[in-house]
Formats: sequence, C-alpha cells, structure tokens
Amino acid sequence: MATHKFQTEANQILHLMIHSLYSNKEIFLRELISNASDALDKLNMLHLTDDKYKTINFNPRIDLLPNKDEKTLTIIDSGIGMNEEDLMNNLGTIAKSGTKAFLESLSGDQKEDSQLIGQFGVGFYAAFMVAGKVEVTTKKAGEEKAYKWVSNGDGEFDIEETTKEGHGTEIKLFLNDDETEFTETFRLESLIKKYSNHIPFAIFMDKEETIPAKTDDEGNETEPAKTEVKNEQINKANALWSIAKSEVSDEEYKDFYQTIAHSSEEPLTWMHNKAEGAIEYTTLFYIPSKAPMDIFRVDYQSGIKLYINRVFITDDEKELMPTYLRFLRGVIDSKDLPLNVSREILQSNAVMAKIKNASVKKVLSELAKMMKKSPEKYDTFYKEFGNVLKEGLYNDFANREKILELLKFNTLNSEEQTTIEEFVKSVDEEKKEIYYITGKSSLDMLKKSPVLEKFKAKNIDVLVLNEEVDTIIFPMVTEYKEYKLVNVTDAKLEESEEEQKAKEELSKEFEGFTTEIKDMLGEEVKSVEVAPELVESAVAIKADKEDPAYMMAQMMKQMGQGGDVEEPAPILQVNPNHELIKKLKDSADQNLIADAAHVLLDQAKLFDGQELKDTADFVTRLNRIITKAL
Ligand SMILES: Nc1ncnc2c1ncn2[C@@H]1O[C@H](COP(=O)(O)OP(=O)(O)OP(=O)(O)O)[C@@H](O)[C@H]1O
Repeated sequence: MATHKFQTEANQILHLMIHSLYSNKEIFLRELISNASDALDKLNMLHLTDDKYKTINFNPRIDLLPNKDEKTLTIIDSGIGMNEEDLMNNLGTIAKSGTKAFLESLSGDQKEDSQLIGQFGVGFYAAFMVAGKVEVTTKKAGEEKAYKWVSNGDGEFDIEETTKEGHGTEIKLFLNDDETEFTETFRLESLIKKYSNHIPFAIFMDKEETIPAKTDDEGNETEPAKTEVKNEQINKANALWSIAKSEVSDEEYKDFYQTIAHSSEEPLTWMHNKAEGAIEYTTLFYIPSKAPMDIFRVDYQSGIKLYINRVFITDDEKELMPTYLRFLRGVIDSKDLPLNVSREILQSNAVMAKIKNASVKKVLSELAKMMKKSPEKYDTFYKEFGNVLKEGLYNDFANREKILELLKFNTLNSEEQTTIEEFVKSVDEEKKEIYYITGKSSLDMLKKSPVLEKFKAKNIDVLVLNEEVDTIIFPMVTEYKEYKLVNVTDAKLEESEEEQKAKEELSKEFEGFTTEIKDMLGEEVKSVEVAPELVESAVAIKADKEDPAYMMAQMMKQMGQGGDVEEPAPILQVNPNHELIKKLKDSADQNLIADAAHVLLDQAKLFDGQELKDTADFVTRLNRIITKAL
C-alpha cells in the first residue's frame, strides 16, 4: 500500500467541503452520479468504435447500495473505470484551469463562498461533505488489475491493489453520524428523481415493497403481509434532450442543467431545438447565470457535449461552437455523424459545420429575442458575457451585424445604454457615419475627453466604448449595414467656410507660439497645432494616424503585444480661445512657458488615459508654476 499527499489545491477544496459547506450537502449524489454517467459515456463510445473494447461485456448501469447497519452508501457503475495512474491523476489533484482563481476569490464569508462553490462545480470531492471516509474500488475496462483508493479527507490517500469482478467503479461512502438519511431509500430515490432523472443511463436500487396480506372470500387471512426486496430502476434514463420540448417541465430543464454543468445555480435560460430535414440533430443549450471562473483563460473547459444518436463522443472539443459562445453549456446530438469520428474529421466534417452554423444563428437569434422580450434577463446575460460575445466581432465575420445588434452601448448624449439599431436613427443620413471613442478610463472620464468637445458643440452623439477589449476590437469593425464606424480621432466634421477661415487666421496668429512650444517639447510631440474645435479644454493630444510607427503600434496591439510597443509621439493641439493659452502666448517668461508646455502635455496624456513617464518632473514643474502664482 502506498500513501500519497493530495495536491495543494485539491487539499484546499477538500478542506472547504468538510468545513465550510453545510447547506445543500445532498449535491454530493448528483456529482457522483454524474461522474458515473460520464464514465459510462466514455466506455459506451469505445465499445462501439474501438476494436479493443468491442468484445468486452458491457452492460451500462449505475447501482446504489445503501446499508443502514454499516452506515454506508455505495455508488457502483460499469463504466470505463480507472487504473493506478488515473487514480493518482484524477482523485488526488484538480486539473481544472480555474481552480486557482476560484480559491483566490473565496472571501471567507460562508454565504458568498457557497455561491462561488456552486459556480465552480465541486466534483468527486463533494463526497467528503457527507462521509468521513471514502473508498474507491475500480478496474479499468480492458485491464487486469483493480485498485482501491482510500482517504479520510485529511490530506492523504492510500492506493493498493485489490480484486474486483468486471470493469467499472464502486465508491463507498462511510457516512458521518448525522448523514445517515442517505441510507434511506425514499430519500435517495427522491434525490435521483430530482438531479439524475434524465441522464442517459439507468440507475437501480433495492427497494423494499410491502405486499399486503392475502385473504380468502370470507376475509380470513391466508397469507400475512410481508416485505419483499426488489431491484428497481429509479430514474427515467431518457436523455432529456431527446424528449419533445412540450413534455419537459421548466424544473426538469433546470435540474438537468445542474447535472451536466455541475452547478448548483439555476441557468439563466435554455434553448432546445430539434432540426429535421437534410440533417437531423438536436441541440439543448443553456446559458449559465454566472460566468465560469475560467472564461477568460485560454485553457477554459468546453461546456458542450457531443453525442451521436445518444452515444457520447466528446466534451473536450472547443471547436463545436465558436469561442465567443464558450459560455454555453449543453448537448449537441446528431444521427448524421459517423460514430468513429475523430477530432480531425470533426473539424472538417460538413455535417458538423452545418450543425455549428445553424446553431450559432439560432443562439444569436434567441439572444436577440431575449434582448427585446426580457430586457432584465438580457442585462444579466450581458453583464456576465457581453465582453465574450464581443470577440465574435472579429472572429465571426459572417454574423458580425447580428453580434453588433446584440451589444449595448453607452453614448455621449445619454445616461441610458442603447443598441446600434437605435443609435443609427440619430445618425446624419447623408454622411452615414457612426462615431465612437475608445479608451480604458472610466465612462465619465471618457465622456469628458477633449476630443469630444467638437461633437458636443455640434450636438452629434458618439458611442463611448470604455472596455479594454473595445480598444482592440472596434478598430477592426468598420461597418454596420450602410453605415461606417469612424473613430472620433479620424472624424472629419463638416466645417463651414467661416470656421475654416477663422482657423487659418488663428493658425497664422499662433504660428510663433506653436513653434516655440514644439521647440520646448522636442521629441515628446510630433507637432503642435491650433485647434479651435476644443471648447473647454486648453489642450488635447491626438495620434498621427498616417505615421507608420503608429500603424505598427496598433498592429502589435491587435496581436496582443501592446505592452512592449512604445506609442509614437502625439500631436499636441492647443485651444486658441482658452484663457490659459491666450495668456501663455502673451507671456514673456520663457521658463514659465516651458514648464506650462510640459505640464499641459502631461495633462492631455492623463486625459487620454495614459500614465506619465516622469511623475517627478510633472510635480516639480507644476509646483514651480504654483509658486509663481502665489
Ligand atoms: N466513477 C468514475 N469512473 C471513472 N472515472 C471517474 C469516476 N469518478 C471520477 N472519475 C475521474 O476523476 C476525475 C475527477 O472527477 P471530479 O468529479 O472531481 O471532476 P470532473 O468530473 O472532471 O469535474 P466536475 O465534476 O467538477 O465537472 C474525472 O474527470 C474522471 O476522470
């Protein structure tokens, strides 16, 4: 017998199970049954497709074996089973990518944490919520040796060789004294009906049945009443997605979600669709009410299971649905795919591609419906998954318009969010330009950006995009229907002849001043220009979009390497109507002008959401100016 230590994260999860989770302990059964169902799914597929497993005796079933005297509950499956290596890898560690983030996000507050745990999906370790000791006896299909894994949940587990008839896994729980309700058959049956009624495999249990006394015609007892034990199937085992929509209740949909998504939360919504025609398939997609922990990790876990005619194929194929819909949980089942489909075949399979395309369209149209009919629900969805959905703007060109219509936008002129369909109603019908500003600062700050002053003055509304992903995605989105999307810094707003003339005159008048400032700032700015379109701000900066260095920096950013690239020097715009600029132009104090030029440039950078390179220099100059003013 060898003793091993649990991986640190596994130990932390175990600790949580034992010490923090007091409510809803019953979910341990859902988790163990769902693991058993997964193990049966895996062997079912191999049995049908792999010669090595074709000859094994496969009778897929799950058995519950409660024992009141021993205070134990055993869950038995005839699935794939585990060998020694599997036991070490699966029941001692946690491979889930979000585990670390999950553990870090725990606050120590019972209530909040139990909600997080619900989202996380607790898995096998939930057994320790009700049992002081857990014994796993298992034999992998097609192998000779069987193993026993035992742990008291105290940081260590033992593995030893043992004997077992047939392949599969038996999990024996030595229940805590106050958890003996889980040896009661009626309690177990009601839990199975609640959580595991519609998994694709049958669950059996011995049930005591009272046979009433038999009497003859005169009412004399000929046989006394007795109890008989019968082994009965206690779930429907009818793969929920294959049942007609009209026959499934909301409760059943919700319970099934909890089983397949390993979640204790209710889903936000679901979409059940049966397609008949050239290709037959069924999809059942759920949208969770909370984003999974690993949603923004590259190694996120896919939530879609692929079945072929109710035979499980894979739940580890990220290409089943596009990545920007990776929040979906559920099932795709089709009769029209070959059972021995490999990952490579799957990716180039025309049937799969059609199912995927049609499913994406369906999901997007269901989301559009939700947006119109249940705005509050949509808000919840958007809060959790809006930024994920946006990724579709650059990786699903065919559906770009539909995705744009699902986004919610803040705008310059309104406190309320709006949609692009609504927004274009206010767009100039001749120019057909949708203006937007992107930036990483807060919404309020971005709305106060000097670049927007000319739009305010002309009462033109602007989309205000202040999420980090917006700065990467929107430069790539150039059109919506017949409208162009134009960054405010590229917008050429109509200037009247008078305005143009005035600008020329001002430029001339300020020529000496702008040259002086440029000399003082040197390489820090590309040029200095007069900008009468600024209203409240004294200065602003803008990028020179024609500069190859600028284009290069943008390209690097789009490739995710923005951190390493230095932005080229900006153009400094000065507002000739601003009191400060007027006074500065007339000042004879060269030192003051130099300090002010640097401070104003830094100020404009701060407004633009940039960090100052030399804060000390900024403070020194600012203090010199204040001292002079005092
Ligand atoms: N009854 C079983 N038969 C075969 N393998 C099992 C069984 N139960 C668990 N395992 C293996 O142990 C692994 C870990 O199980 P666990 O329930 O902790 O996580 P999971 O099922 O991968 O994730 P989660 O349940 O949180 O979605 C499983 O992925 C599986 O490989």
